[in-house]
Amino acid sequence: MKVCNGKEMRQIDEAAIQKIGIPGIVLMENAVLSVVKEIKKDLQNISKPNVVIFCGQGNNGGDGLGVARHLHNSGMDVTVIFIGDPLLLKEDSRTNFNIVDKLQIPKIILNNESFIDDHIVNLIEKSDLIVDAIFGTGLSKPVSGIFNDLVNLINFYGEYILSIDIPSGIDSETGAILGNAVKAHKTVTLALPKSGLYLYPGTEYIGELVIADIGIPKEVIDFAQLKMNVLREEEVSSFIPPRFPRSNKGTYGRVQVIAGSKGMTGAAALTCKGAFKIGAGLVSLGVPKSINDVLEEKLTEVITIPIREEDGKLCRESFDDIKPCLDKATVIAAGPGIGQGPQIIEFMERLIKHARIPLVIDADGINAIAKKIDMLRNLKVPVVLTPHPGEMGRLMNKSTEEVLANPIDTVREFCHKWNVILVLKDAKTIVGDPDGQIYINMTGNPGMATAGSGDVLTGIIAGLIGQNLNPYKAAVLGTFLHGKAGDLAAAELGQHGMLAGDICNYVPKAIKLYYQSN
Ligand SMILES: NC(=O)C1=CN([C@@H]2O[C@H](COP(=O)(O)OP(=O)(O)OC[C@H]3O[C@@H](n4cnc5c(N)ncnc54)[C@H](O)[C@@H]3O)[C@@H](O)[C@H]2O)[C@@H](O)CC1
Ligand SMILES: [K+]
Repeated sequence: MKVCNGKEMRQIDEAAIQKIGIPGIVLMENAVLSVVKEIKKDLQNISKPNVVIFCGQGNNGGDGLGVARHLHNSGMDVTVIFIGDPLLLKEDSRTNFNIVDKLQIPKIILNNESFIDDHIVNLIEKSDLIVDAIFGTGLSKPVSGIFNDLVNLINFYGEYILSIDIPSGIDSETGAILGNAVKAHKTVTLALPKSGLYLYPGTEYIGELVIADIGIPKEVIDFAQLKMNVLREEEVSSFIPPRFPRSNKGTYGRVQVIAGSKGMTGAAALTCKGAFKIGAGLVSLGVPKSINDVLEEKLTEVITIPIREEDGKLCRESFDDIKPCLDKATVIAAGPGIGQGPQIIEFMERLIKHARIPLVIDADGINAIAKKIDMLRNLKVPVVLTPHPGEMGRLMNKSTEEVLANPIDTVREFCHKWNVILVLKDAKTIVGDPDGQIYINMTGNPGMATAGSGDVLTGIIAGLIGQNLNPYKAAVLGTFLHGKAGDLAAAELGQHGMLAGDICNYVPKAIKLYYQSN
């Protein structure tokens, strides 16, 4: 499903109005009717509901004014609190304001100098519903002054709060809270969901999300070539690589894992299991030779390849030992638990330079790249990197806070500059490709914040590439299914005690949920 930011939404609205000729007031009325439908559904058991509608002076306020008319017509007790200067209303919003005026729907007009008296507080306290139509996608600076005071009152006294388009105060693109924001129980977003509705911290303010069709033609949306997406449940099956009746283990790829070091055998084991549990045909593991026996014990189905090492870790020469295996493999998953140091950097540099098949790189593999970023120059194969925000920061010389302030732009910048696919792992993982395509992942839960969880993801993505999925799709689907496996594990075990191994064990069920064989 396509997702947009405020600027893209404005361009789409403009195109529908200017190029197709749908009047703005028609779009606004469609938006109004969608909101009214939700409200009537939510208030159906209350005989004469009290509704207070807060309207700003932009078109979001215009939506609120239209809603006031319909709710008034249906017999509800409506009060409009308008904040701003009615003379500054744009045409469509002014039309709705004038109608409210002529119908004599009770209204209070406030501006930044106004005093919020007890009457207003009482109205909010007594209300069955508060409609938040203060700011939408046009929010352009931090919420302050009387707006800040009203948001505090709404959040404190509001029994049930419905936001139109986006809770006022949330940046529609990044999900940042600009000063203060309404904490809604329900958000009816118009036409297309805005990325800020899915990203932290904004996503915690939206309550239930309803996406309302406001009559913008599909052609107009397609023409915009939006690049942000969310993978919806019903879209997942089309991503899943098929199983063929006439096939053998070679059909589903050979994943070459390079992982582990002394004391870090678990990372190697989880990566291999992740690859197998998502459906890889063969998994082989290159490990420092001193830990080979341990991994042979841990992993029944995996072929282990002991390779040269230095103090229990990979070294420059390790690459010569693993090189013949790379020729037989379909995809490489490298990095989990390999440790750090100059020899690891040399190993990773040789691996990236000589690889002729896609690479999925995580953890210490990423740390090595961060120390010598030039190894990403002139890539000859698709590379998927799966950093968490700290590792992302190291790759870009940014702080973790800077990465998290605008994760989508961060991912886009890095993917474009280095021609890689990125999976920025966080509570809302972002997957991006060099073309600027973005997926915001919707699965997963805090139980997945546990050691080894990322190793499983590396194995899953590599396992999907092994099954012939293109690396970007593999990163998107792998991230989704990893989160789904985590959700299944949490449903059974609870979030506190679930381990990476549990996530791994639910991967087969996660993929089974969506696979439709022909
Ligand atoms: N055709 C369209 O463009 C449609 C737009 N729609 C609505 O229009 C909204 C966007 O309308 P606008 O672009 O007018 O923007 P908004 O309604 O979000 O608000 C912009 C107004 O608020 C002021 N403002 C911004 N931040 C402020 C702050 N922190 N403190 C005080 N004032 C601030 C601006 O100066 C401007 O007057 C959407 O979110 C949606 O609700 C819908 O009616 C559907 C159709
Ligand atoms: K709003």
